[in-house]
Amino acid sequence: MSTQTAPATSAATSAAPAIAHSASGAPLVLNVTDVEKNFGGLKALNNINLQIEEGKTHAIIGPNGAGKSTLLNVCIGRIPPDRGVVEFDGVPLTGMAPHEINQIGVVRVFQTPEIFPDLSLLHNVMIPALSKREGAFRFNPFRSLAREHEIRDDAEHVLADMNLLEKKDLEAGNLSRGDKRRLELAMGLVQRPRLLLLDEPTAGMSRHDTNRTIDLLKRIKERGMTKVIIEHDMHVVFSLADHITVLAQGTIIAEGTPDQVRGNPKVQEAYLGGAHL
Ligand SMILES: Nc1ncnc2c1ncn2[C@@H]1O[C@H](COP(=O)(O)OP(=O)(O)OP(=O)(O)O)[C@@H](O)[C@H]1O
Repeated sequence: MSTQTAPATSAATSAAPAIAHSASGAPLVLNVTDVEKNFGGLKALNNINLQIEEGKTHAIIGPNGAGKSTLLNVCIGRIPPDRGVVEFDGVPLTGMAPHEINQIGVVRVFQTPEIFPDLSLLHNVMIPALSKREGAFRFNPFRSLAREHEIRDDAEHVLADMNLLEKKDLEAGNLSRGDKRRLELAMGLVQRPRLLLLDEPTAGMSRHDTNRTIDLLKRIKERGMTKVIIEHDMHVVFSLADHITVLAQGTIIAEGTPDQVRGNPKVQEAYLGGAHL
């Protein structure tokens, strides 16, 4: 996917960040250019170029140790790249702290749910909603009751979306693994992210739970939210992805639509040792 930068059209827009566009003209929410990351002598990421188009679901796949998590961590500011640039909506993320990157609209949902086990589901979802509204990660004890009602309504709405509303008063620590993952997804969605990064959203789930989660993610997709998914389960990848990037040993070996990637012999070889996807 080649890119071009949109020209500024007036004095008013010239101050705004120049958002790059894909060859097809779609705005790029995330534009990763020439990223490299070494751990000692190991090249975990080498010459990575990645463009995530607005509204698309983009899957990053690859065998264990390919560099998928490292790439995601570079995108959310947890790992600084040794070289290259990551731009979000035209803004370089270099030097920004993870919470600042979160605050401008990049939300990551982790493989191991990061929830508050002693709090109810409702309070778990209200906390990130509050953090977002207050513009910082702290509670304001003097906020108005009206705002609290609004945030509670928002949280309940998202819990309903995740089929968790009837459990809203339960302690989160008592949930099944699948429900914990969906709770964490709700905690991400309530922040209304511009870009949602999902790290193996169905890992460890039963087939039934996986299919429920696929349906929920499809519903989010219909609303046009841009998503990046790291996933090992090909059923999930091919059910959700518009575009797939394949990493192996820190480099991109293939990318394209699911059909293009599925039929790519390099992918068959590197990803599954010659097995068919
Ligand atoms: N903090 C670190 N220090 C040293 N090496 C690391 C570090 N993080 C990752 N690595 C190495 O970098 C390579 C890429 O790891 P990464 O976790 O990004 O792969 P992955 O594709 O996410 O793998 P998996 O699918 O198993 O989670 C691996 O060889 C890993 O051992």
